Amino acid sequence: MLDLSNITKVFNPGTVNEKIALENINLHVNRGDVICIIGSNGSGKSTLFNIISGTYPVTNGKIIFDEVDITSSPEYRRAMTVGRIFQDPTKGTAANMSIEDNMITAMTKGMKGLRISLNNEKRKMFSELLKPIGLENRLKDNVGLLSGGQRQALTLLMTVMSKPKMILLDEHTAALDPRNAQIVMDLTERYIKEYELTALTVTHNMQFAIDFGNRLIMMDEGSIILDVSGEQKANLTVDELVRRFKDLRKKNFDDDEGLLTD
Ligand SMILES: Nc1ncnc2c1ncn2[C@@H]1O[C@H](COP(=O)(O)OP(=O)(O)OP(=O)(O)O)[C@@H](O)[C@H]1O
Repeated sequence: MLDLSNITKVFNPGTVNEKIALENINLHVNRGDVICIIGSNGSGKSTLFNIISGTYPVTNGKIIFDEVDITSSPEYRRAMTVGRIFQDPTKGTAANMSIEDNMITAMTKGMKGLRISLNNEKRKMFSELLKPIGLENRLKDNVGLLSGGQRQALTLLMTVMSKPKMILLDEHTAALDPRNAQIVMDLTERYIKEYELTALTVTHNMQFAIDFGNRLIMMDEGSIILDVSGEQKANLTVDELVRRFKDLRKKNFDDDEGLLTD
């Protein structure tokens, strides 16, 4: 589904602030893969997402999505097939618009821009979709009135309504309290199954990375240093992951500095 070949991203090239954020990344994502990405701060996880979603151009390399070369395709076009959810629950929804207006916008995006109007039939459908979030009776409320957890759950729902083929989850539960984080995570799992999504999720929680999805990728200093799936992943433990991180990472540190854990 997605092929990244020899991807390098250099910020501020040729200056004293030059930073190689991604170095020769090769990654093949299969349709239906649910991948957890872990790695220390600054290892390139968000940059990888920014490259896939087209927020930043690559310095070198090629991006193929469903056999189409999208290396130069702009972010707005990629947003038709790649949905992204950020840590900040206020991103992804419009605070001063009602829930139903936000939802019709997401639906329009899913119908590839075809104009559709809000009517009672749509409201009924939205109500049904909002039931798992407990917002079925609040269609006319402005999104700004919602709690962080409710808003992130709505963002998730709107993202899947826009019918992406792939979703990028950038620590999307990290800003929520544990209860809401769990609710949003359960919803995430449900939608991934229901809408047969391919998903990449960045997390700092190693146990979660072991338990969630079918594949785990570890990054360090702009490189992928571990890529495990199936039984290999299922048999991992947090201790084993820390050990492998220490063995595989480019620089040696005296302690693990809480680099992977929350
Ligand atoms: N727009 C930018 N301009 C310059 N440097 C950048 C930019 N974005 C990221 N970087 C640098 O690239 C490197 C990788 O950053 P990135 O945000 O991808 O790391 P990360 O793994 O997502 O980190 P974290 O876990 O802290 O969010 C870092 O050294 C960062 O400072």
